[in-house]
Amino acid sequence: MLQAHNISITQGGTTLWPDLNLSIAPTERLGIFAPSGYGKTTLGRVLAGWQQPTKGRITLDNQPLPLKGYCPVQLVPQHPERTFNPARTTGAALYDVWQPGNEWLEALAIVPELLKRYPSEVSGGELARIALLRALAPKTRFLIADEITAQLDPLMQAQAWRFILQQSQQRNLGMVIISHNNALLDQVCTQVWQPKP
Ligand SMILES: Nc1ncnc2c1ncn2[C@@H]1O[C@H](COP(=O)(O)OP(=O)(O)OP(=O)(O)O)[C@@H](O)[C@H]1O
Repeated sequence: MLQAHNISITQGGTTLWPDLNLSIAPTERLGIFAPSGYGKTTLGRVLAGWQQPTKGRITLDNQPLPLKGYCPVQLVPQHPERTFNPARTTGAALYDVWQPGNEWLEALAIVPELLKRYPSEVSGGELARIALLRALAPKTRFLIADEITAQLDPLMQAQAWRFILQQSQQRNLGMVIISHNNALLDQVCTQVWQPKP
């Protein structure tokens, strides 16, 4: 179970998510739909341990997230280009984490050639799929997906989500899915949270 215990995040002079409590089971996919600037990306970062909450704590099975080694809560960020080392190939960045076989590459339409290139030499959608594949390492137990398919064309979006849902269901991969696409959230989530107007 991934949990936020009474967290608040103060940044930019505002308190985001005041006193938020959240519990996500491995069988759940929680959608988050809120206006721009509400704090969705920040919440995703906090849930994955990329940023500390100002108050409260995040736990995985009642333990703090590990400070060292692989974190079983993985964030696929809205802008993966900011998180890849520009001096290393996309393949090096992927294989540092795990060694997916060809069937994984095919499922996300990643041509092996792309893995020999640097992040600046692949398209935004290609890099988004490589970032997703990297985060789907077998040790990942919760996936925080921040607008991960916004850069894909509709057919590729559908293919990627079919694959992600299959993964989520087969291996009990709990998810938090952040999106401005209400229809998508209704299709892929087990529940959707949105602030009251
Ligand atoms: N590093 C930062 N320092 C100060 N304020 C920040 C920082 N990053 C984000 N903010 C502010 O925090 C608030 C929440 O930002 P966040 O990116 O989490 O919102 P969001 O709901 O994901 O927005 P969008 O839908 O536009 O991506 C915004 O008001 C933003 O300006």
